[in-house]
Amino acid sequence: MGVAGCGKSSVGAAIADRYQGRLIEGDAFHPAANIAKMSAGVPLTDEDRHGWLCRLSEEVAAALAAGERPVLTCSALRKSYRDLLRQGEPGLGFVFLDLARDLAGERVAKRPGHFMPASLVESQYRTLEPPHQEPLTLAVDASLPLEAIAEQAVQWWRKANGTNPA
Ligand SMILES: Nc1ncnc2c1ncn2[C@@H]1O[C@H](COP(=O)(O)OP(=O)(O)OP(=O)(O)O)[C@@H](O)[C@H]1O
Ligand SMILES: O=C(O)[C@H](O)[C@@H](O)[C@H](O)[C@H](O)CO
Repeated sequence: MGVAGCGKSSVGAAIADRYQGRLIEGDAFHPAANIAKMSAGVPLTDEDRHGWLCRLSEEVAAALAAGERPVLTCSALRKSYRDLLRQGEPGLGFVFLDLARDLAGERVAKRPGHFMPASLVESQYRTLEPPHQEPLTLAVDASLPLEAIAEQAVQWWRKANGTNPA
């Protein structure tokens, strides 16, 4: 979880790779109206995100039911969004990719062919409620090298689950 440009897709893929997980790319489930809105530089509202979050919750549940290890990339910026996802799966853990605003802006501006304009980064930080004091949450410095972040996340998750490797 985290703002645009924090590395959700890159880190999610690296975690899924190390953890034999099934990557669920949250952005791929945004309805066309949400993509159109963001492309036009308009931030999403709670209402815009609601159906999308429900859909992601279903995807996680389906993966678990199929015996897979879901690794979801999802901005999950507000606590209420994370709580909605937790309702679907109480054992859900969150890796918060914590990145300074200027770096997120730089990454989004440099990323070719993506729908998210750099002008929306500011609104992502206005919406962001960092998940401090929430259960099963790891905050990571998202400016670290990709592999270091993935390694930290997988080690934390294995420990958090004790003997249960799932
Ligand atoms: N740890 C990192 N160090 C340096 N560059 C990174 C790191 N993580 C991601 N990047 C780069 O930053 C840019 C944004 O990364 P990415 O697309 O993974 O982030 P995201 O916006 O959170 O994901 P998405 O928007 O697809 O959900 C990409 O160009 C990526 O290569
Ligand atoms: O909740 C949101 O505002 C969105 O999910 C965004 O965070 C983007 O989809 C994503 O990060 C694109 O770069």
